[in-house]
Amino acid sequence: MEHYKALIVDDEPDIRELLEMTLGRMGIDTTTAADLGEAFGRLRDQRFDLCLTDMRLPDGNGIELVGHIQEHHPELPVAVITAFGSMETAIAALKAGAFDFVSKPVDLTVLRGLVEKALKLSSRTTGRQPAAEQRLLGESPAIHRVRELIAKLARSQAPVYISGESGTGKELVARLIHENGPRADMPFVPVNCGAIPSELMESEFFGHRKGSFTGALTDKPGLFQAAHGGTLFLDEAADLPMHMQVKLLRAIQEKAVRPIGAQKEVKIDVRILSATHKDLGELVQRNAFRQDLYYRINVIELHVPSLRDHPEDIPLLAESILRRLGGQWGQDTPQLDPAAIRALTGYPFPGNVRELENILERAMTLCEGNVIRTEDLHLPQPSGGSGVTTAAGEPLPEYLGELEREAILQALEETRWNRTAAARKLGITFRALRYRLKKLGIE
Ligand SMILES: Nc1ncnc2c1ncn2[C@@H]1O[C@H](COP(=O)(O)OP(=O)(O)OP(=O)(O)O)[C@@H](O)[C@H]1O
Repeated sequence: MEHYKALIVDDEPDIRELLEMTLGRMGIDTTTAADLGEAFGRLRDQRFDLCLTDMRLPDGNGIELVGHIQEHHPELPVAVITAFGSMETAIAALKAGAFDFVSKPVDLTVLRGLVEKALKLSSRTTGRQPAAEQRLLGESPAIHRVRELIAKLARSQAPVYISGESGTGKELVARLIHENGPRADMPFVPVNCGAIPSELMESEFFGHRKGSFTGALTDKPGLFQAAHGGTLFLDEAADLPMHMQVKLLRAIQEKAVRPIGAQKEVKIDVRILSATHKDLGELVQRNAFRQDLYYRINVIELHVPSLRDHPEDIPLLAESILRRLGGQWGQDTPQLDPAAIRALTGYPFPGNVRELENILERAMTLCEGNVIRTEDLHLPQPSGGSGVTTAAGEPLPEYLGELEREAILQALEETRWNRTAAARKLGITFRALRYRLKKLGIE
């Protein structure tokens, strides 16, 4: 079988030798270059599956090589070796398109992990076609751009910050970045940072040892350990309390966590993706979010557009949602009549695709003859700016019921249907929420 081939670019013979030996033991053929000029020549003459380059080279720097590879060999994963503690350079390399970085002194276990991931990206191993098109639906230029970015970012190990309004598909985008990358066979662990009580956060993220606090009856691994080898998705990252922000930053920088009550740190290898519907940059300016953590998780930003910015996708999304719901309910796919389609495309969808899903689900229960008409959609009327619509002619109990339903649905959406967290948000007990959900026929 033909071996994988790696290009190693470093001006120090000792390091070149160490890298050659390590990769050689992994069954990889290596070619070396001592400077940029030599590297360009090798890239012209041979085909590689991976490139490892030092940052400082006699005739330039590693970022120039990353730029050259991005332009001429975009399929080739390139990782840079950075000086100890120079996080700025590592981030610059990731932004320029490096697949990953490793800092000096090179930890060989980390290096081997990096090489394995890079080789999974090689066209020789991935028979897998990106699944993104199948699931992030939409034919608008805006969604095409998001799909292109997903495909590109899936090939990198850089932390990505996914911005966008609530319900636009940020979690879906995070999943696709994971599923289309070299960590696809490992876990994708989503965590809603707003739904974990502040006092439990440390134990949730880092785990604990038996007996480390009252109630710690057994050893429990944290979310970082659960995501080892895979991806940790920090949803609603803006809701992380300050004390946790410091601890997370440390874990990300050190690539290690210490479970509560444990003597030793545990090495972890996770890719961090994060999202929030809030403006994280603005929170940083108001000192409500730590700038250093923002800088670490927002190496690359991917913005998911609001649905009203690509209304041309609404009919296609609606059809796919109805097909899915029809399948789940064991009935034929309901049809939307032309006026209903027009009404949907003209509606601003403050809750984006998730709101479209909710509206269609409700319409399905209301429609007759499996055809959804405008009146089945019950699209909220634009309010006069106060946020509360007057209920002309509606009896008080119905009106209050509708307000209650809206408040509950909003709390549920904000907590991604975590009922405990939603109850807390609403200032009622879990039991009271359960009672109201039943009464209002939600879920
Ligand atoms: N382009 C799309 N194609 C298909 N489904 C989509 C698309 N965008 C969003 N969805 C669906 O809309 C729903 C909401 O998406 P998701 O949970 O990813 O949003 P979100 O931005 O993470 O929301 P929040 O900010 O509230 O956490 C999901 O069911 C998701 O599958």
